[in-house]
Amino acid sequence: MAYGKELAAAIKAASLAARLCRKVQKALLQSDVRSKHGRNKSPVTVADYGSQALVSFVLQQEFPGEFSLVAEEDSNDLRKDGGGEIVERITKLVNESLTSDGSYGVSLSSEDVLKAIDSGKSEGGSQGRHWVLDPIDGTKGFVRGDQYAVALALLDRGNVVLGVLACPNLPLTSISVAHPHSPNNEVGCLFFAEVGRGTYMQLLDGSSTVKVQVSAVENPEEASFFESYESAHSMHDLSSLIAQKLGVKAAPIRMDSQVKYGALSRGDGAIYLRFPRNGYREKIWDHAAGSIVVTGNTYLS
Ligand SMILES: Nc1ncnc2c1ncn2[C@@H]1O[C@H](COP(=O)(O)OS(=O)(=O)O)[C@@H](OP(=O)(O)O)[C@H]1O
Ligand SMILES: [Mg+2]
Repeated sequence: MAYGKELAAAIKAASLAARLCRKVQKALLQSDVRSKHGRNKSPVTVADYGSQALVSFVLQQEFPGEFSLVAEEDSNDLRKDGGGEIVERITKLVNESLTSDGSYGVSLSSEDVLKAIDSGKSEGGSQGRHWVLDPIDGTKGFVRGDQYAVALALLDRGNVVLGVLACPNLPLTSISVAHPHSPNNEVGCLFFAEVGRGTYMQLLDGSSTVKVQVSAVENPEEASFFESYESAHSMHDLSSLIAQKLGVKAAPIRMDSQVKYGALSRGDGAIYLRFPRNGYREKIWDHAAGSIVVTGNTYLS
């Protein structure tokens, strides 16, 4: 089955969300508010909610009546006393993004935005179709000014059938151990994959689409590997040991979030090693988009 309409909608939704996140991250880096704590006041929170509201709104516009979205946020905290100011900021950002796109010709009220956020409360399941969204994957990277992704996927009867990863800070050209954050390199990529149809990368503005391929390197001595930037998220000591046993010579490329899957899908490195520490809980659906972006070339329907 082809999912062309769904893919186009997902690309549009994730691109708009990425645009909003970019704006918030830029403002965040210029201000002195970097804390992830005190969630209600945090700029990260504004971007998280804004990204979810936009994706939810766009998907509902494109697929009225047949909509199920599993996503991280709900409006409970926003509806509490004192939440008004942040809701206004989110609403303004959402409307600015929609206006810049121009396709819907609407201005959302705060209540519309809260309702859009709450449309992400679906529990999913093995029947029917369900969108899954991580509105900002890699919030620590986002706060640091580094990598993060908007990760959106569609599940059909329990199978991941398409995925979109918007990576606003990923350089367009291959990153390497030597230049993981090359300052002169233009950044902002979007990866998309549909089951059985391969993986593609384009600029965040939708131009310059190219098909990408995972690395063809088979000899670990010539391979490089990705791992989390945060040692609290994945055991660097263990990956270093395994890389050594495999014969990998290159130093690890450390990056936040599912951006690693995008970089893997275009062959920037050949291996992704991830060993969460005890007690670190990861939800399987969270990386649906990343997984199909990497397997898109080989996965058959
Ligand atoms: N199911 C699953 N499988 C593999 N990896 C997963 C999964 N769920 C979350 N993640 C990764 O966990 C990291 C946590 O990102 P978050 O944004 O949720 O939290 S954080 O604020 O950055 O700590 C972030 O990656 P790292 O930045 O590499 O640690 C996510 O990409
Ligand atoms: Mg997350």
